[in-house]
Amino acid sequence: MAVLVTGGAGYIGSHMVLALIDAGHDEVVVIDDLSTGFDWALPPEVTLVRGDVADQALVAETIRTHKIDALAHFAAKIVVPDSVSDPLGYYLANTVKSRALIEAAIGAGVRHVIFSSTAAVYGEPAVVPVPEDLTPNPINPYGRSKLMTEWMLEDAARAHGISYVVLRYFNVAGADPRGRSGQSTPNATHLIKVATQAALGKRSHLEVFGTDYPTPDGSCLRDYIQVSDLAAAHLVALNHLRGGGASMTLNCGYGRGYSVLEVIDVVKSVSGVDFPVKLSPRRAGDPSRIVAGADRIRAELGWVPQHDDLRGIVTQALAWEEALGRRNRV
Ligand SMILES: NC(=O)c1ccc[n+]([C@@H]2O[C@H](COP(=O)([O-])OP(=O)(O)OC[C@H]3O[C@@H](n4cnc5c(N)ncnc54)[C@H](O)[C@@H]3O)[C@@H](O)[C@H]2O)c1
Ligand SMILES: O=c1ccn([C@@H]2O[C@H](COP(=O)(O)OP(=O)(O)O[C@H]3O[C@H](CO)[C@@H](O)[C@H](O)[C@H]3O)[C@@H](O)[C@H]2O)c(=O)[nH]1
Repeated sequence: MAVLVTGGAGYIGSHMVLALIDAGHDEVVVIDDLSTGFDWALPPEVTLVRGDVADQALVAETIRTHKIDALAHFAAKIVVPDSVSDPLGYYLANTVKSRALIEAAIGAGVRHVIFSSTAAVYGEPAVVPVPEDLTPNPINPYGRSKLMTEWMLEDAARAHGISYVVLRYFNVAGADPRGRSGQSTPNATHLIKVATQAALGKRSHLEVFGTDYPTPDGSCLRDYIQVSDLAAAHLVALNHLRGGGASMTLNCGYGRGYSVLEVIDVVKSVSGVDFPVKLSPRRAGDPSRIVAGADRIRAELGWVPQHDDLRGIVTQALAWEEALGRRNRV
């Protein structure tokens, strides 16, 4: 039995690949078009199929050749403000291409799917921390593009007798504690990545997008989950499905929110650098606060996070950013 990881050369997917290898899974296959991923992020024992997840012939051949029973689908476009300016590009990448992938995967014999969904499906939730059974109400095209894929997967699973776990990630941050991977996209827009780049002088300053939100300090609240903890959640989800477990949808977060200004303080404190911060207007598509109701995944899958500590997450992110600079990569 082998696992196919789409988007495995990207930030979170590469940590999933490492988690699989560390756990002794001997056949891991990645399909990635390297649009935002890096082949060097993959360990040498992993097979990389360079291509598009919507290439149904390629997907089917890969699944049959490697006798794949489980699919972990990470490949996507992921930047909320970009989805506001290019909605059709996001519906193509995240919805239309996922439809093609799911069809080809089921046709070629895949039995289990783990799907990378997002807290963005909740939009601006009335309840915080947000439970999984709150009716989704995304406020940006990114969240909508992902929610439609959740629905397609649910319907297709019911019709074709396969099982799935949808994981709704909150804000993913940090890096592999052993320094093997991290967030490597040079022009990434994620807060902790941008802040570490500002601390290391790779950016002149950091902008805070909005200080007039209805939150304690006026900046947005997010629940930051460490990337290896998230990868570990996928491993327990995979074991659950292979063991005959039921399909389910689970939040992945720690259940605690930090404001943008709090995160900046932590990055300044950990790095020892008082980098310039500019207060700017709100960014398109941002909900004011989003924090995970985090109990269900622990109860259902027995997931126990190991890195629930913002200072530790920032320390890892800084170390990875420094290492990227030393390697002259990005
Ligand atoms: N980063 C976060 O905070 C976050 C939060 C919630 C959900 N997610 C979800 O997690 C998943 C992974 O995100 P990430 O942060 O690792 O992003 P990423 O951009 O680092 O990784 C995406 C990977 O998918 C590949 N890819 C994209 N389109 C492809 C296609 N059509 N065919 C083949 N490969 C393709 C890219 O080359 C890249 O390697 C995404 O589905 C995203 O929506 C991320
Ligand atoms: O330079 C920056 C970057 C971000 N922010 C703010 O920081 C918060 C977090 O932003 P960001 O790190 O870009 O993440 P989100 O927009 O919350 O989205 C992330 O988290 C979502 C889940 O909550 C995922 O679905 C997305 O893929 C992922 O990009 C937001 O309030 C931003 O406005 C700034 O103020 N300045």
